[in-house]
Amino acid sequence: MSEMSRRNFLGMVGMVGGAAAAYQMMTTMGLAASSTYTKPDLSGGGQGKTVLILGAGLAGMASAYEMQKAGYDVRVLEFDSKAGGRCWTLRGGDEYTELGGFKQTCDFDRGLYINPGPWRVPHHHHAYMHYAREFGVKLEPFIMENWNAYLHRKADGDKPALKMRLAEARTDMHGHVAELLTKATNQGSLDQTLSAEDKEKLLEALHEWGFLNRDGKYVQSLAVSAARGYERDPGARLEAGTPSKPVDLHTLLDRNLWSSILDGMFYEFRSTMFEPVGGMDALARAFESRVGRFIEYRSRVTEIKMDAEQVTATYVDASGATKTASGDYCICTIPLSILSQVKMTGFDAGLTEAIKKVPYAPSFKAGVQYKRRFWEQDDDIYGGISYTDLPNQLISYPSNNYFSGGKGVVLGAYMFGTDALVMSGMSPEERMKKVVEYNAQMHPAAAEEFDTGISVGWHRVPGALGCYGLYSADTRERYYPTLCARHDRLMLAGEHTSYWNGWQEGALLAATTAVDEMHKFAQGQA
Ligand SMILES: Cc1cc2nc3c(=O)[nH]c(=O)nc-3n(C[C@H](O)[C@H](O)[C@H](O)COP(=O)(O)OP(=O)(O)OC[C@H]3O[C@@H](n4cnc5c(N)ncnc54)[C@H](O)[C@@H]3O)c2cc1C
Repeated sequence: MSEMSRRNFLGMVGMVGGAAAAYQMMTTMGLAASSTYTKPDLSGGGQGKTVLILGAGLAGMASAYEMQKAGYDVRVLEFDSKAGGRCWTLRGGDEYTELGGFKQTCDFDRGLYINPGPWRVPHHHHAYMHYAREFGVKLEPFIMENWNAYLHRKADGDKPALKMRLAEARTDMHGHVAELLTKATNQGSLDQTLSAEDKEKLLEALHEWGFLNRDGKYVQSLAVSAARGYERDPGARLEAGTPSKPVDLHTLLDRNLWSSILDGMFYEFRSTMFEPVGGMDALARAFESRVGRFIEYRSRVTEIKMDAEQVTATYVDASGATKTASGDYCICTIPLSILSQVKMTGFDAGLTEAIKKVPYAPSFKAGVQYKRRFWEQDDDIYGGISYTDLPNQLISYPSNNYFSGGKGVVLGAYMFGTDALVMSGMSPEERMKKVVEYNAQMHPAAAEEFDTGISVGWHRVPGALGCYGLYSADTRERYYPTLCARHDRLMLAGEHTSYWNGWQEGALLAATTAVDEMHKFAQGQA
């Protein structure tokens, strides 16, 4: 088909079937970007065959959902008393006991919640979007970038604490870099690199991009304030606004201020991002309502054994009794952090070695209920994320219920690495005291408005023992292919067998591709 006739053809499809049909046709023809998600093809069915699924997180439930639809006889063993795994929401009345015995009760007001695990979904996560659409899970925008949120740096030696709006740091960084590049271009430093015409165009672009004055300088002015914000906003009559004072380049570099304006530029955080209305566990609940009847809760797998005929899992059930369950095939979605402690019998030594080689990232999250939404009322921040170099790293504000008079819950800390480990080592009360103390350094009102909170240190979550599989280039090369391969009657699936580690999309893609492959194997055996 020539380029012209392809376009005409798509135009016709669009007119007849609407945008969705045109998009479908474009992806079929390879003209539009699409995720690697494709619906699993289980044609031929799985009647008369049994599948044992280990773990009822998103990967386990998506596997169960697809395979039972195709006629397989499905059985799911799940350690926890709930399904969803890391896809989890805490609401008022929920209880959570972590490894080590600390028990917390969530005391949030009705309607308020925190997502201790996943909390945002990129629009290009097509497997997630597919299931959300299929199950009618309502999504709302998650405000990832709010240029009016804060950028905070703690006092450091003789350097005072610093707090500015993200828009101020972004505009100042643009301005200073544009001024320097303009100078270098005018001094002829780029003569070997750029044609005279491109030099002119670059100067023009820098002038606009960096809000420079006619002399190529980035200076305090009303024009600059139109981007970074004003000292005093414009008003009526003679009030033109008072220009704000840019932060100098030395401070931007010295205090690492530029680093906090990058997040939204990454593909994984690109607008528009979404979250399910009412809590992240909505997709887990939707899966559970479809496959819950196959799940045996509070069943902790301790051994997986494979022979020529089947795969058998030994597990300890809710009563403490040791039992076994078998399937012709097995999809194991237990995180590697836990699977490394499960006895594997009848498998290649390469697989058991690979399972032990992937560490899991430590991470800590705290949900804090404040008595009033002071970030909106005092600071004009509606959703989005403020960043700090304090250990709590950020505050994320709710993307919904703006202007509601009552209380509100923020994500008061989201920490990784050593900070997360140190924080998780404290008692829940001590942690919350620290988190509120950190929050108050950015929002002084936090100290007196604190109401209640709950925290989760992920390496202490019994069913996960970590946030997500942390691959290095070396482990990705040496062990990842083994983890992704089919081992006769068993396949591993979960975020750890995807390149979308730490995302629900990874779990769903891993499950749908594992199901596809296992089905092909089963068909070959029929
Ligand atoms: C702090 C944090 C932030 C995140 N942020 C995001 C985000 O913003 N967006 C996003 O899309 N994703 C995010 N993720 C990632 C997302 O939560 C995971 O990638 C996804 O939920 C993993 O699904 P899974 O099915 O692979 O594993 P899991 O959900 O861990 O499921 C595994 C299941 O196995 C069970 N199990 C464990 N041991 C046993 C045993 N011995 N026997 C039987 N069952 C067992 C567990 O109880 C669990 O139900 C985040 C995760 C964390 C922790």
